[in-house]
Amino acid sequence: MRGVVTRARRVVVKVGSSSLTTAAGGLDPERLAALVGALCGGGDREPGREVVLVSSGAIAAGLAPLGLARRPRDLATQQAAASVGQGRLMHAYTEEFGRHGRTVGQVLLTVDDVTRRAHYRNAHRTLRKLLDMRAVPIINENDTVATEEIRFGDNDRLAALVAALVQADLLVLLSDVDALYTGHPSQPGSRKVDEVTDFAQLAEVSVSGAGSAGVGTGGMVTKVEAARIATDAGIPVVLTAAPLAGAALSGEPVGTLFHAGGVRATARLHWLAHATTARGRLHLDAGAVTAVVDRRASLLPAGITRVDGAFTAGDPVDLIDIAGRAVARGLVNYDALELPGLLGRSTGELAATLGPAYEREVIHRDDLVLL
Ligand SMILES: Nc1ncnc2c1ncn2[C@@H]1O[C@H](COP(=O)(O)OP(=O)(O)O)[C@@H](O)[C@H]1O
Ligand SMILES: N[C@@H](CCC(=O)OP(=O)(O)O)C(=O)O
Repeated sequence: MRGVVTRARRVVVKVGSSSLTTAAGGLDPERLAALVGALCGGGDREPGREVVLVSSGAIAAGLAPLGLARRPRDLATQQAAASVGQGRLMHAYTEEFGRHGRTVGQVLLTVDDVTRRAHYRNAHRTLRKLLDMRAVPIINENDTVATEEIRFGDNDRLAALVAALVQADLLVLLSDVDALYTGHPSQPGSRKVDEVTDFAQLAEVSVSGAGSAGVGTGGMVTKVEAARIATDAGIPVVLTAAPLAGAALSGEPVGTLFHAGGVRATARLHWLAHATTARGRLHLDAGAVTAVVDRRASLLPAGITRVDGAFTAGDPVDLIDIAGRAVARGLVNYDALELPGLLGRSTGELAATLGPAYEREVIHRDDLVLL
């Protein structure tokens, strides 16, 4: 038995589209029922264990009702399918969890929701409240509003970040393959990887994109990436096939176990470092780099020498040192157009000439993460 699993009080379980759909397309009610049974039986049996489900499958579930034969390539049709399918997916979960006396709550997230401080706080509070009320939060990406730019596209990384957000003790990634293999499972000679203690171990593992079912998105690449994000945040990960969910949640040695590494930044900053794309670059002088990196101070206008990019207040931007390296990422408090007029000037001087509204940091230290 795996102690890290049996001891886990709060578990995030992610299930991929390929584990919820039939070969002909559309939701597979039997597989969905089996999963819910495992979550309510094996997964939720231990008193007090909380389960958060991150479920893909909205796009796949929307294909048949819209008369689509396969997963569309363009974003707009994917979004239309997700819009139709998400309702069906939640309906199926509501019914199935209901059979086990459990109530579910839908939570649709975008990257922005967890990087912007107010949204992050709200998402965190809602999830906390649902768990306190013994409801099962069912999370998916908010596909219908996510643009190409800010889209996760796969739910593996979303699940890792949600695990960090809710401070889970364990992340379980369920797919259509029973474990990570040293090469594609169809490749002769591929061996099962039982445990990963160090990602350097994966140097000779060959991972590739989505499976043959054609409904998944990221394949093993995004699962390994998700495992890295979660283990970096101190959360162990079990990767296995959906039919083994019950066994995995009871601590049986199935699938691949990724051991947790160190505890890093807080969940929101973790998300900022791993989930966002910088919309601009602020070039710093040497003093500002020392202040931000060594003293963990807020970034003030005086230390900025150049601004690149078309960002608005609240966007993530990278901080660049004099050698051109990105040393930190943070949420900027000003629009790109405002900043050039402030560079090199002290906050006191700015407040005196422009008014007290300008006596604010360019990036607050609570919104900064070192890269
Ligand atoms: N090294 C590997 N080990 C295991 N599976 C792999 C590997 N490389 C690629 N894969 C493929 O990744 C697929 C799972 O990814 P994906 O189809 O995106 O699933 P999901 O919808 O569950 O997220 C497997 O079915 C398998 O074909
Ligand atoms: N949000 C999308 C998830 C995309 C997807 O296919 O993810 P996955 O099956 O986890 O690789 C959906 O619900 O269809």
